[in-house]
Amino acid sequence: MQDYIAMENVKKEYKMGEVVIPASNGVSFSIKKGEFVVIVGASGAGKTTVLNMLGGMDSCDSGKILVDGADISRYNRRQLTEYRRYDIGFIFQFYNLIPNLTAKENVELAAEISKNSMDVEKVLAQVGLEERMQNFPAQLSGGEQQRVSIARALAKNPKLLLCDEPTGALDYNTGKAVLKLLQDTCVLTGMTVVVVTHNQAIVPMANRVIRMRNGRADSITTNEHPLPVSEIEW
Ligand SMILES: Nc1ncnc2c1ncn2[C@@H]1O[C@H](COP(=O)(O)OP(=O)(O)OP(=O)(O)O)[C@@H](O)[C@H]1O
Repeated sequence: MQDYIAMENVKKEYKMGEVVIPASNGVSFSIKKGEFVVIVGASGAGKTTVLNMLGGMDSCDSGKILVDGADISRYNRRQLTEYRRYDIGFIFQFYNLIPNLTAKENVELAAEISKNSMDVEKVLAQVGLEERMQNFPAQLSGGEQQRVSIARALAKNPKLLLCDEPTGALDYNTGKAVLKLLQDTCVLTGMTVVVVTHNQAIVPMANRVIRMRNGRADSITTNEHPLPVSEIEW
């Protein structure tokens, strides 16, 4: 199968006054369509920087970022806006829901800006929230709020689901349930899912594991037989 995503020698520096931080120091890796990918590494290794560049939320200084045949590192602002809007679903550690909109309205907002959106109520049911659609975020548990944010991302029917520490704010069992939902989505819909985490334990659930160290993809391995998250303990 052809590569769906490829980063080729991608560099990105942040300048803080006199200090230069090489957040990406020549990152190269590739991902195939429909893979469940885990990007793992210590704090400061450059995981979020890679995810933000893949999602068109941050630019690189040099190198290529190929997604489905296009080099998004060459995109202008308008092209990047369209790319983020139509092609990317993003899931954050702290959900980033709009507090004065209900669960359903949060998801509708995303569906409205997409060209190819999915039925909002169906997606909310798919994540197990059919009974909670009319609740505001403050009336939902952390795990339920993360489910709303997953529904919001899925409703856009994106090419790529990017998740930055999606279980970082959740307890063990709720975190596992959210990971199961992400893995099931990948397996059942064929969507490419990339999860950034510092949790080494979830590595066996991935098709592909990218280990980041000092701003580089230090090792890239594939799992022939990824485990269901229910079989992983940590
Ligand atoms: N906007 C920014 N301005 C300045 N420095 C930044 C910025 N974003 C990231 N950095 C720096 O770049 C390096 C890589 O950060 P990044 O957030 O990508 O790491 P990470 O592996 O995701 O870490 P964590 O697991 O702690 O989130 C760090 O040294 C960080 O301080």
